[in-house]
Amino acid sequence: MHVVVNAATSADGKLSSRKREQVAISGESDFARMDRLRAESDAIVVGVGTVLADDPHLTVKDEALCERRAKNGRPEQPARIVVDSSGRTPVDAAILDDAAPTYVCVSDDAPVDRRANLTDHANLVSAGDDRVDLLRAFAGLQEEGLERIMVEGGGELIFSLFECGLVDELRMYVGGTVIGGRDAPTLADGAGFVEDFPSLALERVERIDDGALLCWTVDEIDD
Ligand SMILES: NC(=O)C1=CN([C@@H]2O[C@H](COP(=O)(O)OP(=O)(O)OC[C@H]3O[C@@H](n4cnc5c(N)ncnc54)[C@H](O)[C@@H]3O)[C@@H](O)[C@H]2O)C=CC1
Ligand SMILES: Nc1nc(O)c(N)c(N[C@@H]2O[C@H](COP(=O)(O)O)[C@@H](O)[C@H]2O)n1
Repeated sequence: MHVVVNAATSADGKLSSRKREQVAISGESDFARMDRLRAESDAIVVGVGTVLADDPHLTVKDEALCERRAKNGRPEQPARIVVDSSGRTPVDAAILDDAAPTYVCVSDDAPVDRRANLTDHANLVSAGDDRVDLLRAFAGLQEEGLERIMVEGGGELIFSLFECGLVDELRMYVGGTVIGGRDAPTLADGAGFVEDFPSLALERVERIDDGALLCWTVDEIDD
């Protein structure tokens, strides 16, 4: 499995404003790059915080890219995955429509009625007691044939993925805007690291729209 985190931040490192509503940080060219990355992926992952804030569709928008996938014997759309410990994904969420298969990763504590409702719209993957165990959940997804994984956010999920060593690459678009706010989400939130900070190797920098794309690989952690 190969996991790429792709996200857009303001120049001050925010994913969104303190209102946690979707903010278009990327311009047209970066959204097109993001669409191409989606098209190269087997699955697109977000946390339930992003589903509740943005109601994303997580589909490839460019029909030519979908057709190319089909020509190469792949499904027209990548699968969609929500990391959602207690099954809070609304059943009318855009991510649960029939445009592509969706997996909802829940914990064993997710209430039975929410699981039952979600089962009508998605494949459920259960891993972890009261919080999704990402190592187990991703192993389960790999068994489903999902190898090339693109994670879009948000900050809580991205931090956890770094924490358990699941990230292979970080592609971070830094847009020409300042959002500010101590409560606004950043690229990696969660509890934060105080030691053993993940170390990144810068592979490429590209000017796009009014910002810069930074492509990093994640160094192996020495045991
Ligand atoms: N600019 C960008 O590229 C993007 C921005 N966003 C923004 O990010 C914000 C949402 O981010 P967050 O609130 O951080 O939510 P999130 O999308 O990271 O979801 C976090 C939630 O996932 C669930 N979860 C289950 N197991 C977990 C685990 N092991 N580790 C971490 N979370 C786990 C928990 O309920 C947790 O509250 C929104 O404002 C959205 O607009 C989201 C994606 C991309
Ligand atoms: N790459 C990127 N740049 C931005 O400026 C963004 N706001 C986001 N947000 C992500 O895109 C999702 C929306 O996807 P759909 O258009 O609904 O398919 C959103 O949920 C974030 O994950 N990304």
